[in-house]
Amino acid sequence: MEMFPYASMRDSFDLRSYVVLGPDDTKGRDVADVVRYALHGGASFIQLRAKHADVRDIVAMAADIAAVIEDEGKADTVAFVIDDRVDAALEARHKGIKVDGVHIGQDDNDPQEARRLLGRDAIVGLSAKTPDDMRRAEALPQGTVDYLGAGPWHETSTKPDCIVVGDDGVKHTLDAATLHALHALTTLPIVVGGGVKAADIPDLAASDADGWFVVSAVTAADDPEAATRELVDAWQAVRGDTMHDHPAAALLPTTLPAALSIASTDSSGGAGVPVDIKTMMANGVFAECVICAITAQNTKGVTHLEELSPQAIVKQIDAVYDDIAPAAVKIGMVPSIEGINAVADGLQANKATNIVVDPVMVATSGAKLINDDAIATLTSRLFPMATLITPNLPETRVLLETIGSSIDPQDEDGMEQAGLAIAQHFGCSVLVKGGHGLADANDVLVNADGTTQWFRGERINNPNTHGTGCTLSSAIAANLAKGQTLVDAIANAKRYITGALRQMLELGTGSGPFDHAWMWR
Ligand SMILES: Nc1ncnc2c1ncn2[C@@H]1O[C@H](COP(=O)(O)OP(=O)(O)O)[C@@H](O)[C@H]1O
Ligand SMILES: Cc1ncc(COP(=O)(O)O)c(N)n1
Ligand SMILES: [Mg+2]
Repeated sequence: MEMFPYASMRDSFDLRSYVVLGPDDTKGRDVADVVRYALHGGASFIQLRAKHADVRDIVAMAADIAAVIEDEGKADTVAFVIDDRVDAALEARHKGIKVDGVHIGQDDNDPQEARRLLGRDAIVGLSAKTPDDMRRAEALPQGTVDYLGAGPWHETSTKPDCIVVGDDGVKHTLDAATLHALHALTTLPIVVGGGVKAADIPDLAASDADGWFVVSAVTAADDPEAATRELVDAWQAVRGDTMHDHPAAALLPTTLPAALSIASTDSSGGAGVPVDIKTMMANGVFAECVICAITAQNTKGVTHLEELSPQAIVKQIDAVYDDIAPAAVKIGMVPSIEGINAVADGLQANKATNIVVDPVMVATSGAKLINDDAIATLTSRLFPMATLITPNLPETRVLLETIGSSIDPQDEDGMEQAGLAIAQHFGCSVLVKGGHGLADANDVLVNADGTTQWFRGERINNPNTHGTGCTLSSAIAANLAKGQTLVDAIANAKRYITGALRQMLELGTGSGPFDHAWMWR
């Protein structure tokens, strides 16, 4: 996914002199040529409206129009949107064509979907002609829509469907009194058009409109430049030089749930804290981290390990909870008794909830990641506070050994029995992961009350699985932070990791990492 290389115009668009046009309107003249004349005349906003063109032609026309706006030195002041076709706007933006957004009608795309597809930087304008339309627009999440288009001021042949239907069901055109009532229902700027001619501008400029839009008044004129200038001048004569003063929807504050990774670093970025952060970000939360140890590591192995002091761990946890308190926590590699005690103390003191413990013991590369004597502390201090623990098959065997169980988790029945023994012993839910099995990648959730649920995964023939456990547990924590149930959190985490493994990323000479940003490519 390339970054759209232009500044957003959401907080700077100028609705006053809004020209709508497409190949059906320009009497055979080139659309981009007519745009140039309109710009010379003072148009402040351009919309390409090509109801009968396919995406390829719309994108080609958009490229020509954007080039004209740029050529006229107006790329920073004149916004350019495409009517209706979010797909064409997206394709154009991906190709680096400066299309600033879309204008959608009541029967076109869902405005929230358009916003989601186009992102926070694009302009989304919406036609809203009736009181009900206004109320629906106002009920959308803040920041979904940037402006409203209302009309028609007169009946018009270029937009024959554009007749206001009032709440009484009666069709009529828009007048200043009706517009005043509509205006009272919204905080968004309103551009008004439909059959607007130069003679209408004094009335429009005296109304609650924040600007006019026209199609044929400019596109059908013999001299589009002069026609535009006449409209611009008539508006300016009443309104002067002031633009609409509505607050910019683009600059509304947003928020995100936070999730915390308490683990150790992997210098190669494929496991531990770095990959937890990538995973949490990809799963839609704000990632925070508490570092317990630093490893010098790559896909071949671990060459150095240095722990942080218990005090440094507690101080990091306190700092996190003192400010951006996470809604869920993932605990990964904590190598020593002192470190584990510090994590438990810090989380207890801060009343942490939604804790996912990945009982990391041995890396995919074979390196030992926890001291033998620390396993008892891990199970006695961290498991009881966990919502979920996520042992892989070797870790499940170690845990069974510590509780004196002889269950063998070699098949599905054994995995269920193992999960139950561990869940009942430690009083937490257990996800026994099947990544180390050979035939499939099925994991089973066993709760302390004995309920079980399988999460069946397609086994991908990918040798690069460095960091799978870290990824799965972080994705589960992220999903819990978003408010998902444990079952949904696991199911969605499984989808995420399966998609990431399926990309077949090839890095490093050992068992390498996989693609954590797969759904953005
Ligand atoms: N080759 C694979 N194809 C699909 N899913 C896999 C594969 N290997 C592991 N997984 C999944 O990745 C997650 C982590 O499991 P696992 O590899 O067993 O843990 P760990 O990394 O702790 O050893 C599980 O959901 C598991 O089913
Ligand atoms: C710092 C750190 N934490 C965890 C793991 C386990 O990851 P995996 O077993 O998936 O290789 C690791 N290798 N390094
Ligand atoms: Mg693991």
